[in-house]
Amino acid sequence: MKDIENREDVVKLVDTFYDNVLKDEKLAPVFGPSAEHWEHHIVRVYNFWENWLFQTGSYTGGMMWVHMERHATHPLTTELFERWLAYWITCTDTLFTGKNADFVKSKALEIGQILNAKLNGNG
Ligand code: HEM
Repeated sequence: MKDIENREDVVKLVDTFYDNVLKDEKLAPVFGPSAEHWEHHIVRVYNFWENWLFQTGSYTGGMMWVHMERHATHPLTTELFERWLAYWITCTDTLFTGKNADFVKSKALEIGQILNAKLNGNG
C-alpha cells in the first residue's frame, strides 16, 4: 500500500469517505441540504486536504463558519463527530499508509476536537 501522494489520491480518499458517510443513517441527513451543490462542496474538501498536505494554497478557509451554520439546523453532536472520525480513519487505513496518511488522520482528529468543543462546549 502506498501513501497519499497527490491530488488524485486525495480525491480517492474523500470520495471513498463520503460513499460511507452518505450511507450512514445518522450522518447522511446532515448532508441532505448539501445535495444541490455537492460538486461545489466536494471540490472544497479536496482543496482543503490538498492544501494541508501539499501547501497548494487551493483552500482559503471558512470551514468553522460552514459547520456552525449547519449545526444550527442539523446539530453536529459529539456522537456524530465520533462517527465521522471513525469513517475517516477507516477509509484512510483501507487505502493508504505512511506519513501523509498519518497526518490526515491526526489532523482530522485535531480539527474535529476543535469543532466539537466550539459547537458543543465540551472540549
Ligand atoms: C460531525 C462531524 C462532521 C459533520 C456532520 C460535517 C458536516 C459538514 C457539512 C454538512 C458541510 C457543508 C457541506 C456543504 O457545503 O453543503 C461540511 C463542510 C466541510 N467539512 Fe465537515 N463535518 C464534520 C466534521 C468535519 C471535520 C472533522 C473536518 C475536517 C477535519 C471537516 C471538513 C470539512 C470541510 C473542509 C468542509 C468544506 C468547508 C468549506 O466549504 O469551506 N468536517 N461538513
